[in-house]
Amino acid sequence: MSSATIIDGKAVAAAVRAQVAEDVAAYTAETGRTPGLATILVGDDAGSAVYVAGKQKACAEVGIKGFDHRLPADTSREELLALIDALNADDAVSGILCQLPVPAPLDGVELTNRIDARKDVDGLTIASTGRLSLGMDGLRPCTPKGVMLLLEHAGVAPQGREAVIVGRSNLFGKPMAQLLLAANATVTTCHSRTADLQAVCRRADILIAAVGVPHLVKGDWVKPGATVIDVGMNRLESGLTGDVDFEAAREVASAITPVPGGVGPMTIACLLRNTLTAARMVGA
Ligand SMILES: Nc1nc(=O)c2c([nH]1)NC[C@@H]1CN(c3ccc(C(=O)N[C@@H](CCC(=O)O)C(=O)O)cc3)C=[N+]21
Repeated sequence: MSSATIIDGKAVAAAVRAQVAEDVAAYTAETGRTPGLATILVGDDAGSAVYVAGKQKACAEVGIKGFDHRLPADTSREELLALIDALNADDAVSGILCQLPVPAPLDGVELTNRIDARKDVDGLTIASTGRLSLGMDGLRPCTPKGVMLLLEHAGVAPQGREAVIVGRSNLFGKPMAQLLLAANATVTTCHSRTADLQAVCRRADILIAAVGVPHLVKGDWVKPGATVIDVGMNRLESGLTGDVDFEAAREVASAITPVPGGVGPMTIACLLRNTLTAARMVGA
């Protein structure tokens, strides 16, 4: 039985982080400034707290100053908008990230859009989204960008390939489709109302799952020889698991990402890269 190459996101991310650390040191030596990343976490969701802690730790390791803002779940909209305004005006802050989702009745889209576009290290503001859609340069969302880097590392060129994305979120599915389209793939975005999801997935040369349903993608949903990218982060009692039935899919695919150790670490590496890019744009 054949078995796919496992794409080692942890190793690729470590290489990206090492390069960012070098570039941050050069930037600091040249300008006398230290890039800074402000994270905003509202509420006490355990999963979100783990992600934000991971982002702050990664900043420290590459010489980026972290500003860790944690607020109670009942923080008002006005208070959060005022915090974002203050961070927008703060010269020590190069990048700002509002961890999503935010608790109801807060509006994550509204809060994200208060972030100065030059400091939008998540690439999720209307301006960044529009720039991506129009083919202009700009800050790109970290997880889709991380997937593009993994494909490149695995030697998978999207041009002319059938790419299928399962999931249409603003955070991932939509920007992923835009990046693959810009790289000349033929892109299909699937979702909960897609008729015959399995048949569409089986067309994919590049199959990307990002819906948050554990093991949704079965082995027989995978076209033989396809590249399978698992963006799922499902916390089960048995541990962290993706949206792909990994053991079955690896027998059919030619390359596949694991969870954990696949896309997740790339998200953080790209966030660090974006923070340095933002620092150059805002001069902070
Ligand atoms: N404004 C915003 N920006 C985000 O980038 C954002 C967000 N909101 N909300 C939630 C998602 C999720 N996300 C992850 C980042 C790293 C890992 C990661 O490092 N995962 C490790 C495992 C970590 C663990 O053990 O829990 C891995 O896959 O190997 C996972 C998920 C960023 N997100």
